Amino acid sequence: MDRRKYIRNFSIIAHIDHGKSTLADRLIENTGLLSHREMQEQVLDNMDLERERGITIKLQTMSLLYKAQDGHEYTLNLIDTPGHVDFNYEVSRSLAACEGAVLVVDASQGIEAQTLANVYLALDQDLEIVPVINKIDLPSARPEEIKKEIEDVIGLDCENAPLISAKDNINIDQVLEAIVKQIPAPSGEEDAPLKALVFDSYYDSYRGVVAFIRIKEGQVKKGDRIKMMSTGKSFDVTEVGVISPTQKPVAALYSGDVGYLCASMKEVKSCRVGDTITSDSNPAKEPLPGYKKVTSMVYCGIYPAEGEEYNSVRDALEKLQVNDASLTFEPETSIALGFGFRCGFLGLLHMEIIQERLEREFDLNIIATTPSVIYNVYKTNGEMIILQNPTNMPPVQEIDYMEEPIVNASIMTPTEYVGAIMELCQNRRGTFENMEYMEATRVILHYKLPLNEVIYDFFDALKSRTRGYASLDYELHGYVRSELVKMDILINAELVDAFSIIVHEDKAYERGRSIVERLKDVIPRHLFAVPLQAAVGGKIIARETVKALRKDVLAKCYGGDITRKKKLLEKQKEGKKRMRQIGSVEVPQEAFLAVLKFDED
Ligand SMILES: Nc1nc2c(ncn2[C@@H]2O[C@H](COP(=O)(O)OP(=O)(O)OP(=O)(O)O)[C@@H](O)[C@H]2O)c(=O)[nH]1
Repeated sequence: MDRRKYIRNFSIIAHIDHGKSTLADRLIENTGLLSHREMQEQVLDNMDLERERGITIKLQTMSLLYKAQDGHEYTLNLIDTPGHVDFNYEVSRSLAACEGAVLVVDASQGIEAQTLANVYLALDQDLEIVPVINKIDLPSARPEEIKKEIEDVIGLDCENAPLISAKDNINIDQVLEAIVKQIPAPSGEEDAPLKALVFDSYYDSYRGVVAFIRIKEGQVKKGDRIKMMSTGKSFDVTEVGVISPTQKPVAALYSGDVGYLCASMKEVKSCRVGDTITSDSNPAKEPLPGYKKVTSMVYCGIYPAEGEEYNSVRDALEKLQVNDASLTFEPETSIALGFGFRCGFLGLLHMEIIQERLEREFDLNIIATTPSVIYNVYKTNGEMIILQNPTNMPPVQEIDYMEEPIVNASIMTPTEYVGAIMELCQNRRGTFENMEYMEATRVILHYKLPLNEVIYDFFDALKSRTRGYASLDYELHGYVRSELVKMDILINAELVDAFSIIVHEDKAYERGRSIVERLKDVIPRHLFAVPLQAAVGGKIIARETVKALRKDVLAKCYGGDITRKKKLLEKQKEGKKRMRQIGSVEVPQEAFLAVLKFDED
């Protein structure tokens, strides 16, 4: 008997909030792996941040046992995928570990930008897609219309698509049956040289890196010597196992299986997502397709709010990096902020997560500078610089030309907002490509947009202009030549390098004005007037002044009760914590973010 006949490897894909995690929980419950109460305690109890933000950041994989209507018991390996564009590469690797994907679509919202983006990723891997319509309990649900939309737009047959409510546990058995019936069993030789795809990994302080793998060919057991195909490094396997619902060691994993592997690896860098594990003595000729080393798209400086915490920040970054191969950092110094680190991230969400973890998990007070994308600077002497930090931009006379990253953006929206979105894209230097009708009232707009116009507040601006109805997805297209300049910000006549940004020449004046206006709102009044200036190439293009403080805060307590006075001083001290002394001026952390808000609304 071929054991693989009773294995199904699948992911759940969906637009954010359409109910992917809720459905995953129901599948786990309905196959009896965990009770509802245990679910709450165990499965969902991973990362606080994840729960608060309501998005999946790290993958969760699980083997479920399901007794199907045909009387056979199946092993269903559910490989969860992260729910944000920043982590698209990880999504694609998880999908590469599967034969099929359950596509969850919200019965009231229908197809959205990320539904399509995920479907394309799944089709790239030749996966069988099983459509499921969720949230049929909602009064606004229109399952029949949504089925038709999926048929028209994606071309999937939805006649028998399960109509479910993941929340109310309705028709979940239909999803399980569809997985068994529609998704193909894995194939791949058991006797061939080992080829195992790494689709996730994390660091465990006892066992070293735990890699989540899908065996595509061959087999692996404890004691085998394995080799990572991208680096050629070898390790001895100390443990292999399955996740059901916690990690359980097994004797061996065979082609078709999904499980985990430990081999005393010290850093996740040794075992990157997408890499192929093979046997050291009998290696495969070719690695599995699709491996790439992910590169950072966004950089920012991270500085301790108090200089003496420098070492603690470095230790914390090192600890985070052990678990997150896509986080990069190197020391840098800023005239304004002292010693810190230049950190690279996959995107803005990834950046925010790391910043929050530094503050919460490591209890550090940090200042994060204005994020920047990477520019290519071609110098007149023929040299090319990859610019991560605007401060390092060479003098204008040494620059021949510069290039900036451009993304292909798809924005899905009800037709009534097309005008507002086009205006927004126009404002952000977008180039209109085309517009596709999905149905009479909804369209997809395709734009080419500079990444530095998208990463900051574009998504917020889009949501506010469309009352939350538009959705966005983008991928890097490449680099194009662009007329860019460095804009410096001077506070009290002192250039604050941490505020420097790179902007398009045509936008410099407008951005400069808007930045000094915003800074004026967030920089507190001092005993003296504080001039705020924006300058390009030494020329001042905008100016505002924070007026001098007239009254002493304590004046109104004069002669009054002492506890009130104390309270006021306490309050001031609290406020100060997040301030940074720049020259003689105190600048709050929000100031660094204020620079990013471009939208006028
Ligand atoms: N009414 C209703 N709400 C649901 C249903 N399924 C999920 N939800 C709700 O929809 C919201 C989003 O559900 P999640 O399962 O977290 O969505 P998700 O797709 O996993 O989101 P990401 O993890 O960010 O990708 C939650 O508030 C759920 O309670 C359903 O069948 N009916």
